[in-house]
Amino acid sequence: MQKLLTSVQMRKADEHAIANLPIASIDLMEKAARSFVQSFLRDEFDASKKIAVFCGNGNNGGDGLAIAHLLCNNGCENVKVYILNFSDKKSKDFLINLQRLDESRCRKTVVNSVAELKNVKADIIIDAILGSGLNKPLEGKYAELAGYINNLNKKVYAVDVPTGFPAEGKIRADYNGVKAYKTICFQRPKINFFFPESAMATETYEVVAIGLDENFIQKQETDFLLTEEADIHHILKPRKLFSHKGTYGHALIVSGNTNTMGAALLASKACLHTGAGLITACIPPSGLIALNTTLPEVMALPREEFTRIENPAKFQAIAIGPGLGISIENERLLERLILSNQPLVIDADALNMLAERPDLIERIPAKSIITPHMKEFDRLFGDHDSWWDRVITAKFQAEKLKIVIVLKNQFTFICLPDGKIYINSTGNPAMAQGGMGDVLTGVIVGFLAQKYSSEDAAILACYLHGKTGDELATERIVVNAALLAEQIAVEIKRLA
Ligand SMILES: NC(=O)C1=CN([C@@H]2O[C@H](COP(=O)(O)OP(=O)(O)OC[C@H]3O[C@@H](n4cnc5c(N)ncnc54)[C@H](OP(=O)(O)O)[C@@H]3O)[C@@H](O)[C@H]2O)[C@@H](O)CC1
Ligand SMILES: Nc1ncnc2c1ncn2[C@@H]1O[C@H](COP(=O)(O)OP(=O)(O)O)[C@@H](O)[C@H]1O
Repeated sequence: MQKLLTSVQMRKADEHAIANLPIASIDLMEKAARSFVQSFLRDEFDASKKIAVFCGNGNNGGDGLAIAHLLCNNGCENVKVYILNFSDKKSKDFLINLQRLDESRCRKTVVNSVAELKNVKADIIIDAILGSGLNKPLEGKYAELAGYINNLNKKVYAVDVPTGFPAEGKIRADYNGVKAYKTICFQRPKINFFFPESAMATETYEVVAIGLDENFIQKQETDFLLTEEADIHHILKPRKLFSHKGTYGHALIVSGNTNTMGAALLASKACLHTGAGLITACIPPSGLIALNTTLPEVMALPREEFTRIENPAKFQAIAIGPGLGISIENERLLERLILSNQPLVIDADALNMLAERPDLIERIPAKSIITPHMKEFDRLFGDHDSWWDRVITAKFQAEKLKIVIVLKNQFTFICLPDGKIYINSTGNPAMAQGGMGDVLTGVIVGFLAQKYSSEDAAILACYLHGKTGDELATERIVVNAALLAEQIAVEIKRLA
């Protein structure tokens, strides 16, 4: 798992590298510039394109100067550097690189105001104005410049972070910084790249290594962690010789209604392909034929029967919610399950019913997993006007209620009872179709039945769900939920 650091912590990692590795500050900047240029030239190999490099006065600007120098030396014929004389405070390495640039044949001009920028002719812009040193919102000349660059409507590559974009913390809805096509950032992605608002600042990003000490970075205290394939490989347990269906647990999925039986089928199918030993779908009688014809391995339990006689404790894992529908009976059933004090997976309509019952939210059994998307989350815990605030609330509630909160999105945030936030980086827009969340619930309950901890079940399920979607999306524009559910077993096999 990769630790994601704040700007202050990243600066410490820079300082640590300078103090402990045989590398001087200016050489670290040169290394960062080289890594940037390597990645940039992979995308933009036409040496005749006009490139305008905008440089501020701090280390981000210093990077920009070194980048311009390297581009000139690498055969780019039309590089022009705009040095923004907006601050008297120039960093030491900025000044060293300015001198190096002065001694080169790179074309440059010093700009004191945006009004002086009349004739910028560029196919590509490199934004090295402000980086992770941003410490207040953009205003005055900087805001004007960002607006000017955006209005040029050119392809913008940002160095480390787009000017005006906070690397962590709340992103303003009225973002007024540079809008980049791509950000090439150093050593680690910025925490805020995983928040949906970052789409206002950069269409995509790439992380390039600059030789910082990985051991040092991984030792830092942080709440934000990025799940990696190696973690999944480490957590997954292979199926054992002499094992039988009892070894892999019995999952119960309380789901489906007259018009939403599909949700029950999708969740059950996903659970089946995740490897639970036995699966029972607790469904309305109207869904019986559909279940028996499409998923013969899954047992059916009519809903009223469960309400009357079944003992929840006989199941190793229980999920409630997909396509359930909202009714007094279903609310009673939810209440009964919650009061049984067995950990649950709570999704969809079960979350919507919970939103109306704050008394029950407080009693969600410890180690349960709730899987809200943004709207379900806000119904449960109040409206939020930014994703940063939403994730901070999720972290708080996960700690308070001692549950796992899977806050779903392009990048899903998995908030654990110990306050850690695992960011899931798999998944893609081909998965944006109804039923995908039902599949995720099925996968989670499938892992819980197999006795994975709630934390591991949530981390595994989100990663594999997204990864399966990524594999399937290489060949199709959209990945439907039923196909993904079936393919989960293949991805688990690949990573176990
Ligand atoms: N060895 C290293 O450290 C390496 C660093 N690297 C590079 O350094 C970058 C960070 O550089 P940095 O810390 O110098 O800050 P940077 O972003 O250039 O800002 C400069 C100054 O601007 C100011 N300022 C802030 N907000 C403002 C605003 N809204 N409006 C106006 N002014 C504002 C603020 O000054 P202040 O306001 O405090 O006087 C700030 O100090 C990082 O992104 C990466 O590119 C790489 O080379 C790898 C090695
Ligand atoms: N653009 C996307 N990138 C990655 N994952 C996505 C994307 N769109 C949807 N998903 C995933 O699909 C699931 C959708 O869940 P949800 O909204 O509850 O769907 P439904 O209610 O239709 O089953 C989530 O796990 C989410 O992470």
